Amino acid sequence: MIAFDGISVRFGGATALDGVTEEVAEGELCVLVGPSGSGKSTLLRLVNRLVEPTEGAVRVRGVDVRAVEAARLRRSIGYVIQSVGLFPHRTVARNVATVPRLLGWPEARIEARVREMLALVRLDPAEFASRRPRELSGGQAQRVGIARALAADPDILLMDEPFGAVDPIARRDLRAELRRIHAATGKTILLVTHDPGEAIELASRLVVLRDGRVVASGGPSEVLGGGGAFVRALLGGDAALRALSLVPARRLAEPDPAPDAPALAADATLQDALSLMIESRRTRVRLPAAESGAEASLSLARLVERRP
Ligand SMILES: Nc1ncnc2c1ncn2[C@@H]1O[C@H](COP(=O)(O)OP(=O)(O)OP(=O)(O)O)[C@@H](O)[C@H]1O
Repeated sequence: MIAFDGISVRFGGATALDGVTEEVAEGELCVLVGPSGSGKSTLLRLVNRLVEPTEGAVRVRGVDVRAVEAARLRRSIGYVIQSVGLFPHRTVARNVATVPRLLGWPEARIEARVREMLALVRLDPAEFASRRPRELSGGQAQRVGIARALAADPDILLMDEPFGAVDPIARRDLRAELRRIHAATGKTILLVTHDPGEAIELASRLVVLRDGRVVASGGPSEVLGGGGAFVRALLGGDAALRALSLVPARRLAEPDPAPDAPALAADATLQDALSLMIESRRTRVRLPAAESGAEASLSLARLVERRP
């Protein structure tokens, strides 16, 4: 869906990217992570031609982006940034309708789409459609930003620190929301973040940048397991703990009912299981009955022995 082929970007004498070759397959949620100034935003902005490469080529849907008029390319790609960038004097509905209007959709179709998008990001259209951006919380404004980026149904979504400006609780909700939207829509998403936990939780593919070069890329478990000292330092010394958040608790559960043990949610991860064990001072947690009806549970010993 997106290919960076031998990309270098220089701004005057400064090298922002140096020989980057990467591909993002359709439906992937690819997270770019790296220290400040490592070139994450520059790499993202090449995709919608906000930055042009000094060397190399960027292909989107198999076509060199230089062959596509910039405005047309941008209308075909959703873009969400940290500061949200909503038009302050327009209502939420008009903000969400921006690209469909530019594309000349009929009014009735735009209205229906705005309602559909607000519902997708879990904002009640009756309550929010006529509000102005200043009447929204940071998390709500981010949701509107996502609804706007998805309104014209682009197959690619670029997100540059999309949750950077919201508090940790709203951030957690928005992450869960993004995972749900990604699963429901199958969009190809390229996302920049500083937050290692966010990167590991969201990514189907991780690309780690340092000084304009890719130092590791692949599935999160692969990168966490195989990365060198820099990757470990960047993603946190607690990589083993973070890796637990990638695995559903159900996967290690055994058919050993423990009716008195504290219960986990059906979609809980191994990290949730460990957290519940610590919180409840118990070494076994219960999982709700699977479809077969059999009760299951997970012990601390098994979690430690069988962890990925
Ligand atoms: N328009 C520009 N003009 C000059 N230098 C730039 C420009 N954009 C980026 N740079 C430089 O290129 C390098 C990479 O910047 P970039 O914004 O891609 O990094 P980043 O990894 O996204 O950083 P951060 O996490 O701090 O946002 C930096 O040294 C930055 O100063």
